[in-house]
Amino acid sequence: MATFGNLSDRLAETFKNLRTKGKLSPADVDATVREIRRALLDADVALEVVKDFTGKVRERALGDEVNKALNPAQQVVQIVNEELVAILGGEARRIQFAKKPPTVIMLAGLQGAGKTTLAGKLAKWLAKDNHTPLLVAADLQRPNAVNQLQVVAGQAGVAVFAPEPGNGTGNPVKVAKDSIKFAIDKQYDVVIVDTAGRLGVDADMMKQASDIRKAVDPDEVLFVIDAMIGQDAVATAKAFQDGVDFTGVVLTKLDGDARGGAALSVASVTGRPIIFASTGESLDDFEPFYPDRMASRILDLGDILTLIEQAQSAFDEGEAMKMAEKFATDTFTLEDFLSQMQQLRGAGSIKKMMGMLPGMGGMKQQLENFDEREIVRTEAIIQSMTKAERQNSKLLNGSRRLRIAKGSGMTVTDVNQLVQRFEQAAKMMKTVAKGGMPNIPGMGPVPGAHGGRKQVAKKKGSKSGNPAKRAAEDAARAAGIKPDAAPVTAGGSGFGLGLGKGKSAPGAPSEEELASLQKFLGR
Ligand SMILES: Nc1nc2c(ncn2[C@@H]2O[C@H](COP(=O)(O)OP(=O)(O)OP(=O)(O)O)[C@@H](O)[C@H]2O)c(=O)[nH]1
Repeated sequence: MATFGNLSDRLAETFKNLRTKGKLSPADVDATVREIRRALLDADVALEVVKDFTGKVRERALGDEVNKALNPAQQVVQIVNEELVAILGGEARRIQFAKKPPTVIMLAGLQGAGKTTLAGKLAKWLAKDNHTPLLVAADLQRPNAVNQLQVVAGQAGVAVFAPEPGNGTGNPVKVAKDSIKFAIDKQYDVVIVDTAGRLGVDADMMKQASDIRKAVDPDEVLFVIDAMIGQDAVATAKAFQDGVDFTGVVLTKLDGDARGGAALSVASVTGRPIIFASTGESLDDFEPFYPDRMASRILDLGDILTLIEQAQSAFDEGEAMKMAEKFATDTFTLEDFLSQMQQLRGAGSIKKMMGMLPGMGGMKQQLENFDEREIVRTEAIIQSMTKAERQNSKLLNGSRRLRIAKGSGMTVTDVNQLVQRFEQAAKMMKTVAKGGMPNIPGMGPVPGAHGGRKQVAKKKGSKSGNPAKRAAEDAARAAGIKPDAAPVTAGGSGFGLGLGKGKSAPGAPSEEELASLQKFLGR
């Protein structure tokens, strides 16, 4: 279960009880606030943050904005969402680049927080944005730290500045200082300085980090903290703020089973914004942090905008238009479908992307069971077809399907299911293509590096008052998923979205509808 999973479940339970009431009495509000307070404390959120948060929610929930609301329960959820966005830093904040390159970014944090990995992730992300980053190995504490950074730099495809053995190897301040000169000479426009972490906060580690900071005068100092750290988060953050000070926070291991309190406490306690989130070991498990989207995920409102950004980053505009043309003219083939799926997989784990759909909180178990190997099995079936069959699925008669099944080690039923799903999705996407790209709120110029959520214009027929939920509902509806889809049984293989045999999930989009969304995202 990913970070915030438990908090998200507790808040969902609280809101479900709340929705059974019409008007809310002060006693109802107090009971709700007490449940929210307990859920936050159990999630390791710092007491001072919990007090501040629940105080604000209670004050607003007892006010007219709820008393006079048509749907008091929904208004309370809206208040919790807004206050959650506020303690997560409010507006999204991006890297402040230097007017005159190079921009210097220094990483600080405890050992094992994920700084070295983060350095690679950040460099790769910047390189995708046409920057030329240089990683600097100023973590000379651990014998293999320099080598680890060199490996990460290789994976990220970026340059690294590391001391030659014997050349200032013992002096991280000198290495850091020399790296700036080197970057200017070689015209690297961003320098990312990885510093030593050590277990627990200690004076000489702080001093070293502070000396490096003085030597390189960085544009950003990013405090890297592991979301699994729990209650120690606040003390550690405060110690680093006093010892080195920092301009922004990076949360790592958000994919873990952390209760999430660190994330919810650090920004609020230090007054420093969370700028990035690391959500796994791979260099692509990295994303800019958006307080409003994180709040939506915690409240299980989904995060369609990140989902679309990730899908868009996997597909170029021209490719998407070409596909739309194929859908509209009935020339979309199994060949196209295979290449779309392979690109969609390039956008990152399908399981992770599906987890960003609204209302998937109730499908945690199914998502856990979701087997990405289904995609491989689907690929095997299509690749066992002849070119002619892939170009024209009408050729697929019984004997051909039998041959394909044997050739791919699957059953004829699997082949039949795949062809049926492909035809369903092509038909659905043809409808969408003929109707033009669905107007998904915020889909326009999807918020770029500056981040932030576009206010969603109220769409005809969308239900909820919450902009996040509205965007999610409209996007889901546009992709053929009814947000409150009836309980369904997700079947076996076939469209590569088998959620495991015979699994059902109340209120979850059906497998066909998820398949449609996968196809929609693949456009
Ligand atoms: N699951 C998960 N693992 C992560 C994440 N970020 C880093 N890790 C892992 O955490 C471990 C520590 O990462 P490092 O980058 O070496 O941490 P560090 O802060 O550089 O540690 P020192 O170099 O000792 O200071 C490695 O095994 C990483 O693969 C993440 O977001 N999720």
